[in-house]
Amino acid sequence: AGVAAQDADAAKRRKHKRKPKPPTVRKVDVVVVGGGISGLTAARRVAAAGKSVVVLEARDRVGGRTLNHDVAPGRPVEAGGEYVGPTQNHIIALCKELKIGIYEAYTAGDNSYIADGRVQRYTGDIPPEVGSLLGLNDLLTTIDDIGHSLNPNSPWDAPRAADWESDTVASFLRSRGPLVSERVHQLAECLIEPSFGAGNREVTLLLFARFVAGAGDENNIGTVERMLGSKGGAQDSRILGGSQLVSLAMANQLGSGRVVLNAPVRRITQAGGTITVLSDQGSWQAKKAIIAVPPPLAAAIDFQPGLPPEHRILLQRSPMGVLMKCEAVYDKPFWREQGLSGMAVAAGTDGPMKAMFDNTPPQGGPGVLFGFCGGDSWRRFSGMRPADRRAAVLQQFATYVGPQALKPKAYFDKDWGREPWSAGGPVALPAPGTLSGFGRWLRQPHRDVHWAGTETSDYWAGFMDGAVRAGKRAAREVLA
Ligand SMILES: Cc1cc2nc3c(=O)[nH]c(=O)nc-3n(C[C@H](O)[C@H](O)[C@H](O)COP(=O)(O)OP(=O)(O)OC[C@H]3O[C@@H](n4cnc5c(N)ncnc54)[C@H](O)[C@@H]3O)c2cc1C
Repeated sequence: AGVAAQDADAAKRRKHKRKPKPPTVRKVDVVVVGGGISGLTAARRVAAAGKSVVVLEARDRVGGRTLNHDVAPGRPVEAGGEYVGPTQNHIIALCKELKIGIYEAYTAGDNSYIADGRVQRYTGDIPPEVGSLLGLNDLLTTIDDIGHSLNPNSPWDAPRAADWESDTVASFLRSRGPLVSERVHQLAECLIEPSFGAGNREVTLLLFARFVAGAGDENNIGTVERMLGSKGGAQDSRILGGSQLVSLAMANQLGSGRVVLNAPVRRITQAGGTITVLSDQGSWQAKKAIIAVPPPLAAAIDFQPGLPPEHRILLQRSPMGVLMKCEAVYDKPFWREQGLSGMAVAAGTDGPMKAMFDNTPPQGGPGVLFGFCGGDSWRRFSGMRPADRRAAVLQQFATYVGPQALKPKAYFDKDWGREPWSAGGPVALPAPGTLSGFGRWLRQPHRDVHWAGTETSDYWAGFMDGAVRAGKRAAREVLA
């Protein structure tokens, strides 16, 4: 009998132990998926309208494709998105609202152009490659012309959209025949790799022209110069305290109860006017949801009912570029004393980087150089032993600022191609036929699920400004 009593006790204890917690389904008006600039902008707008909102963020931090890291105590620089410029009115206004300053990026002094082992100094945005300027100019004016003919809100509706999307930068250059030397291909790569995280053969003319059409605002037509330029262009200025501060400040205003970290969203079910969002931190029920994540990560969410096939195909055929930011820290920006801006372009190089910049914090030190390693360069250098990659990066810095570059105080690289919750960077690259065929689904709500994220913006898609614009639009949609 004693044994039986013990068994009964043990069974009771087990039952007590196993008793599942009652499922805590929390209820809000709006769930936002993704705590980058776009999702947090949307959540802030929804909260300001008096609605309850929660942001579910997969990582243990907010900011997504923006990330600060300190190069000295209290001196952060950016390992992801960084620059802002004229006509990016929405990110600039947001910074103002959050009392975050903006300052001009350092451009004083000469830029460097590196080709065939020779370094030449130059000023302005165009490297001194006289023999290739005609060919490069032909590409850029063609893209400008196409961009001007597009409606930034619906580039897929242009009558020739499908044609422009069956051509890539590489096939366009090849089609121009003898006008275009190998050097023109290489110079184009210097623009394309850092901007898209991809090679000339991966970027369609329509995508490039969509970016150009969006490099403006409702009052200023987009131009290739503004999209690619430093002074007066997209790389004109930087954000005081580093760009991640924008997301950190928004999350701080929302408060920890409204921003849940380590909460990757796995499934979104819609039934009877209620949305149930399942994350690794439990479930939420809402009337509306806003998805503010990169397209390949949106495609990985299990939507019940499923997305319309057109929308699913659009997301599945929009993989991210691959881009790494490689950065060396020195006591001071010693290249400035040599009259160098720190900006350099390397054509046809074996090195990891095609474009390099001064990333020194606004206090003037420590000195920081960084370079972009994207596309084909990324494929060569990303999987390499870190010590070998570091040596290759420093060697390349040394070619234009001198051997002092070989001995940094610190070295970092941030590989966005290996970030599971970005799936690459800086932006998604719709494959040929995708934007023209399925682009009109980009912002199409799936019942009560709405779409944000920089890729869904009309102006400055792919940039922080586009992320803010898209967040505001999605908030307007759910509040309407
Ligand atoms: C190296 C690099 C350089 C760049 N340079 C510039 C620049 O100079 N200027 C500029 O304007 N832009 C730049 N960009 C682009 C800019 O950073 C992005 O356009 C912008 O930050 C995108 O914001 P977002 O909110 O749309 O998306 P993201 O920042 O990608 O935010 C999406 C969020 O969703 C989260 N998430 C993903 N899946 C899930 C899920 N299933 N559940 C929950 N959460 C999820 C992610 O963790 C992430 O936090 C750069 C980007 C990179 C990578």
